[in-house]
Amino acid sequence: MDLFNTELTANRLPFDGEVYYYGPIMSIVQAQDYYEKLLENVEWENDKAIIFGKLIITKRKVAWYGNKPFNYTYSKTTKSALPWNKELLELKKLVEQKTGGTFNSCLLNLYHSGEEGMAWHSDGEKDLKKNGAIASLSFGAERKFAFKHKQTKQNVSIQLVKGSLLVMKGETQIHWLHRLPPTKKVKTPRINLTFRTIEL
Ligand SMILES: O=C(O)CCC(=O)C(=O)O
Ligand SMILES: [Fe+2]
Repeated sequence: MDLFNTELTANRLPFDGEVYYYGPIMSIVQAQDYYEKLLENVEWENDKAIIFGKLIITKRKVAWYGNKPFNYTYSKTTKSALPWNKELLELKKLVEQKTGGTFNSCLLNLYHSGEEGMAWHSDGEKDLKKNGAIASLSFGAERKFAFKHKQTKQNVSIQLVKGSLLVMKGETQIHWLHRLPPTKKVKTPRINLTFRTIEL
């Protein structure tokens, strides 16, 4: 466990959950290098979701990797996890060092520009470990990430810089929604990796 880092990182949520923003956990040069390698070496696909009974193909691209070919059901569509590649294994180890936790899978998102985002949701899928930590690494364009409390509607937002780590844990997914708001200001791509624990 990286006590030094953890102790200097305050919980960003006022109640009902825990969100820790570590800031960059690697150099800008390393973050740029990972960004390029992930763009190239990840098997990106357009995401399919069934919303109000209609099949929607999103502009945002996604990928799903894991220790085993876990099936992951997300917006009523199912994907089977691919085996880790070199960069993803390195990043998984780095995130495990920083957080003191372990993860067995990763959902990746590629947003081509600020016009692509992700709507309000929480990551409470049934195969995800209950109240397990979700560790989110960001590369490429800096974007705002927002939380909204399900009852009080209170908002918290965090600017996610390249090479940065954000961890959501405890009851965060029960009480808070999160989203990546679209923005006209950002013209370049962002890659996000969310490391998770699947329990079958
Ligand atoms: O792109 C992000 O920062 C968050 C993505 C997210 O919330 C998710 O994949 O569940
Ligand atoms: Fe999420």
